[in-house]
Amino acid sequence: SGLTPARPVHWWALVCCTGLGTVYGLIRSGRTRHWRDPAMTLFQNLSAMACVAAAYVIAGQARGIVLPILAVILMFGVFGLTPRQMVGVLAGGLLMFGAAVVWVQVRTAPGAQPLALAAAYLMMIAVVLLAGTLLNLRAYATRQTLRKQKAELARAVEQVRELATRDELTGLPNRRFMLEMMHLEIQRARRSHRPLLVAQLDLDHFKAVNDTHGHAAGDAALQAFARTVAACVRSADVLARWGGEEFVLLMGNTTAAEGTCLLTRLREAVAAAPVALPSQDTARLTVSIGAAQLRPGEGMDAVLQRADKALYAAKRQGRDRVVWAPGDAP
Ligand SMILES: Nc1nc2c(ncn2[C@@H]2O[C@H](COP(=O)(O)OP(=O)(O)OP(=O)(O)O)[C@@H](O)[C@H]2O)c(=O)[nH]1
Repeated sequence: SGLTPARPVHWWALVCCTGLGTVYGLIRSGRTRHWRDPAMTLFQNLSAMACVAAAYVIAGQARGIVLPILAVILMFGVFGLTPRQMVGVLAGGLLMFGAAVVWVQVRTAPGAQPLALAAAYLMMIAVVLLAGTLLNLRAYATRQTLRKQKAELARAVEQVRELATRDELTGLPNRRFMLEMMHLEIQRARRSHRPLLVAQLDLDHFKAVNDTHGHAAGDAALQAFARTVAACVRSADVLARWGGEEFVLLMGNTTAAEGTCLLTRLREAVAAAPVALPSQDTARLTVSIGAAQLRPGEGMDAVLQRADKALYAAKRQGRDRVVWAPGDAP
């Protein structure tokens, strides 16, 4: 529009567009994905500010219009830069614009731009840069708080998940977790046509441990029992506390013959290991076990019920033994 010579403006526009295009291409192509700041925020801020300072120099009488663009550039930095980087941008901006203002003042004909106007431009630039830095400090503090809250929330969710699926006393999976696992394992066993065994384990005369040694000793005995059994089973088996002194063991891809070996070993290990109680006393534990093998087309409740009936048969027959559900024994 004749406010300033066209040639420098065309060069300026070419340099700016090439720079912008290059940065855009780098980011969109994913090349910057593994950089510390994939958006190249600091570089973009400083180079854009250099372009605006250059615009101030070449814009002639229209140099006043560059100031709002400076504010827009700073907006990007406010939300993306660390306070240290922002202070760098502030210092860089003051230097670049200071040099641009002095340059224009020295190069223009005396009286073409009053000194007061140049000082007013410089002051406005300093105000915009300072306001941007203050905003950045505030946004950074908010970002830090949000990051902290997010980490706390993730920890709380993990804790809730742990509480919902673990038995607090023994550290074993709880009944809810076991029901989910059984559901999945039954589906897997059906698909793969592999045997699946379910065993119910119940400590014998556990009430007597509580009555003789106290509830705390009973708790310690339950923990010791859980450790002994967990040490006997394979890593693929799932042992859960079903409730009270009752536990459930799920053995995938296991035949009844293999199950008998494992359960007998487990029963013997419990009977052989005296439990050290907090009172320095020891208690001897035995366990009764009812076992069942999943039948074709059988559901979770049905196989659990058959294992439970076998457990009661084991209790009736004198405890400290493994009893299979009718027709399942190897
Ligand atoms: N210390 C402790 N005791 C528990 C816990 N849960 C259940 N019990 C106790 O376990 C005992 C279970 O008693 P019963 O159901 O009569 O069974 P039992 O004495 O083991 O007898 P049988 O199962 O017939 O051999 C009760 O005394 C409960 O109080 C627990 O978390 N801690």
